[in-house]
Amino acid sequence: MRFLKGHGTENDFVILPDPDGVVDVSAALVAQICDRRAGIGADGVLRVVRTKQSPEVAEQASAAEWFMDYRNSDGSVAEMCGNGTRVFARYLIDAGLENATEFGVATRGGVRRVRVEDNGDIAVDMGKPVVLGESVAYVGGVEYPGVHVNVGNPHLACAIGDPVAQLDLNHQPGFDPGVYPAGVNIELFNPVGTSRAVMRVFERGSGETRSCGTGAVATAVAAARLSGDTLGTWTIEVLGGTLTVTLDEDTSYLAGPAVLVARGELLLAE
Ligand SMILES: N[C@@H](CCC[C@H](N)C(=O)O)C(=O)O
Repeated sequence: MRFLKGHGTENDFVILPDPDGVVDVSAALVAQICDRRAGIGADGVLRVVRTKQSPEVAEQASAAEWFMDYRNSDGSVAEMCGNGTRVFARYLIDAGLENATEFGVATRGGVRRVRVEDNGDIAVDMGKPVVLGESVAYVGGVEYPGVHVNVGNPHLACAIGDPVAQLDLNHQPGFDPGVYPAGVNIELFNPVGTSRAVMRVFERGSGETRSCGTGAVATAVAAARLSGDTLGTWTIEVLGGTLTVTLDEDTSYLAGPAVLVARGELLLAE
């Protein structure tokens, strides 16, 4: 099977082109591919399938020719991946599968419109984030209150007083399973002024990653609430680079670099 490797602010993905939807990507195979020693190594897998060949999203086929079948590195399925959508778009353009500067991508969370910006970055319309209340995360025995935000997938974005650089995110942070029965992506951030935040993230199904697009949107929402606002443009600094999040009245946008770094032949099999 052919594969490519790409990343968006170092949130890295193995891309598996499967236009006719014939490849059975089991959780075990995904975990093997994402293994950083025994596999290629990645935070997740993006299978590229024609939307009309994908029964679970076939109703999106009129708005998006290609379905991003996203899997976390442990093989679990997620509804949405912001950086994944941007890297997926980069692949479609590079492979000549999309020629316009704006097009739709089908995801389990619905169609997302992507746009190639003048500087080459890729922006994605992430939809309107939904604030569902508040909850708490526990890291290293410390309780951090945060905002429960749904960006297609579940997030808990916590502004913290301690520098995020000092956190030990080698272990799963605690959270309330009553609030998040299907697990949660946890962002810990330091607001810097009125339009910038420094963020780290522990992703559901992948552990600590160097960036998370949906997490950046959730962080912008939580940071904006703290500054007494709900709209505006936020710079979110992550371990792997810088993302820009714009919160509009009706939707939100995530922008940043998305690059392909390798292509090859996958020899792994179950
Ligand atoms: N890294 C992604 C989010 C991937 C999915 C997440 N781990 C989940 O299980 O919801 C992003 O860039 O948004």
